[in-house]
Amino acid sequence: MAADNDKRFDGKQPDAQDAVIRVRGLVTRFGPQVVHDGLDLDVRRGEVLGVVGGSGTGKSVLLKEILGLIRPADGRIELLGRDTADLPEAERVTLQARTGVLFQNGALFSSMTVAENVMVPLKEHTDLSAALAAEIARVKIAMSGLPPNAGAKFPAELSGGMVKRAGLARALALDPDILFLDEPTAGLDPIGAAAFDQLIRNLQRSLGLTVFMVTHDLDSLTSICDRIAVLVDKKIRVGTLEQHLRDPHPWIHDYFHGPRGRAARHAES
Ligand SMILES: Nc1ncnc2c1ncn2[C@@H]1O[C@H](COP(=O)(O)OP(=O)(O)OP(=O)(O)O)[C@@H](O)[C@H]1O
Repeated sequence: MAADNDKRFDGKQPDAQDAVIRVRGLVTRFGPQVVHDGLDLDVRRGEVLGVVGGSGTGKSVLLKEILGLIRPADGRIELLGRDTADLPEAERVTLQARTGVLFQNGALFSSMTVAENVMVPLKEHTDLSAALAAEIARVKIAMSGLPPNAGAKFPAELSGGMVKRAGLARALALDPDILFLDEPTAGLDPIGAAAFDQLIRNLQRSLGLTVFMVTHDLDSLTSICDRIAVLVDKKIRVGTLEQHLRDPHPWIHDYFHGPRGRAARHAES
């Protein structure tokens, strides 16, 4: 990772607790509907941040705004020290290459094999030979816990869990700094979900990734997240599980103290 890319606008080098994502005063509107209103968020380098909130509170939209796929009405978003608004195209592409995204349904190209899917970002962002790209794809597929023969399969031939792992392999293709996950365990059975959580945790530790994970899965929150960001009242409250358990806000209290929250904590302990 080039140190220069990590310089913030004030020229200071970040420390271990430095934010790789910094959101300030974010306002999101769709017509008359206000989704976010003055939202602030720091995501620290090397943490797994779980993002939760009721349906329609704007979790997926926030993820897309950080990735530059949706433009907010107001506010500032810094990704790896760069203000994402009005970035020159070359810098936008460089920044994009430092992030990996696993969308909810895997978002694989159905007409390509798993290996070809994993090679897409390599072809877009590098000049690697076809042989080297294929070798990197093979490594990423193995890292994601898929058997070697999965590379030659088409998405339609895979189980739901395998599709997620193939999407993960593609998200890791370019050795990103930050991994974005949108509902990674949705649709998986509890055992498959727990295995996927552990895979994320292991990869995060071994690769030094920062993980931004939108989830409804209380087990994921209790087992692998360092901190949890809760979207309530059009803003975000970030804290550890213990801190949220003490928060009297009605939605946060019901969410973490409800039967499913208690069951997830019980399973973890
Ligand atoms: N492109 C769009 N145009 C208009 N409204 C949108 C658009 N994208 C999202 N919205 C609205 O913004 C709100 C937040 O959507 P978002 O998908 O981020 O919710 P979410 O918190 O991820 O919900 P869920 O947990 O149900 O997936 C919703 O009310 C949604 O209808």
